Amino acid sequence: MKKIQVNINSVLSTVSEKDIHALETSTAADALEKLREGTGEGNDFLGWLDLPSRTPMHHLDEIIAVANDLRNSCDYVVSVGIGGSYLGAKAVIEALGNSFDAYTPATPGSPKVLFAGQNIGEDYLHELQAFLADKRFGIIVISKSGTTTEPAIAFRLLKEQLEKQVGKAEACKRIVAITDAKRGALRQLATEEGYKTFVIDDNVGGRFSVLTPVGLLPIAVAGYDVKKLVKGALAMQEECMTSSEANVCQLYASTRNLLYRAGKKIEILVNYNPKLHYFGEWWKQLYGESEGKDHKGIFPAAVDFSTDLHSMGQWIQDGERSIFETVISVETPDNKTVIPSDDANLDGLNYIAGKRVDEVNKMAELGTRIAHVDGGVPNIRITVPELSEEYLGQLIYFFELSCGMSGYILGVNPFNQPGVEAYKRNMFALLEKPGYEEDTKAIQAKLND
Ligand SMILES: O=P(O)(O)OC[C@H]1O[C@](O)(CO)[C@@H](O)[C@@H]1O
Repeated sequence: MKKIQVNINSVLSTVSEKDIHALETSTAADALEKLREGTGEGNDFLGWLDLPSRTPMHHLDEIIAVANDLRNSCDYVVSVGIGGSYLGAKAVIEALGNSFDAYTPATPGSPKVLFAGQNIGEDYLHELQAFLADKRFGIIVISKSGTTTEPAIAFRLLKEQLEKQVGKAEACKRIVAITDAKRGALRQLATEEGYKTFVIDDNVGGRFSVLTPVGLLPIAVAGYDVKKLVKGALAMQEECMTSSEANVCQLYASTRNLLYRAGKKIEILVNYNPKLHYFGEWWKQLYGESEGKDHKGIFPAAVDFSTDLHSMGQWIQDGERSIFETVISVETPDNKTVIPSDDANLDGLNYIAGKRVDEVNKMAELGTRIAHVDGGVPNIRITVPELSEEYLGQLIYFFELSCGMSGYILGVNPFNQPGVEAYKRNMFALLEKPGYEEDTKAIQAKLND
């Protein structure tokens, strides 16, 4: 297996190689040490750090067996969850799947994975329920806390629907819950109803949970090889646990922090393969929740190129110079398509006839890099040999470890997310949830001002 590569040549007009290496060997090395030794802030949430090496094969076999049961009994499996209980599985399934999977019918033994509980859109839920009305479906309900409102609403609706469609006993066989070992409403419900369950360990935060059953079960249900995914992550864990200037996590974490100190406050994760759109969404949560606190932190944004070059390209080229890009470049696509020659050549494209579409894509990437760097946008490049389970596993672990290091370099606790509670408190107050009476009074007074 090759390894993903990190290239920082195109940031060196903004930050020097000397400064990057100085940070790598000082604060970044300390950050890695703190993670390894568990001596940093948030050290009760480091369960993800050695997850690839401590996940036993029999655990993966159990996940695969449960996935196979769902594959055999369902044509559609709805994965219910939000944030870290949604994005990892969605990112991997989208990256590995055929772009037109959604438009082909499910076949027996090969169900489609749908998602719910990641929004409170009434139309979304209504349309999902209407779609499932005549389908053989099952549910994976995922919530670490077991109390999150969005998935709880979706699950209540889907559970009722499934029980009506197939009866309570069969519904029970088609529902799997992934939650805390003891706490939360979902744990209690799963115990009372007798659902098959998997546990999310206390020391693995939601956004770091893709390599637990949270991500692995839906990914296995979609038909992908979770052993290879974990194997890829393990390769990255083994490579990056030791501090060195060649450590790609140390390099990435140091470079992005120096760019931030140089006034580059926004990092745009760029892909040139639309299958990576949701990988960008996963990455945004990982870095946004980990670093955006104490009134600091790089703002994580993501774009799909070349699509967004025709919408955001102008801003990136010419707007405020507060951004840098991190490009995920996939070396080899899965498929080969050659641009045909055309006698009339009315579209003027014969100059690229005979080339693969990917050659044009790569020139778009190179041309964009040169233009953006010339325009004052530094560019970190992460090269991935191909979109496969192993390389996605590497990429996931690479970004997780880099994130932990980067948070410590920034000087925040990368493993909490206190800011997310503010909207919840207001929503509960507005909905007059029992226990929020004082908040309800306060918010209503604010609204009447
Ligand atoms: O898995 P849970 O507990 O439902 O949480 C879902 C998401 O909500 C958050 O807690 C934020 O509210 C995220 O950190 C988490 O990934």
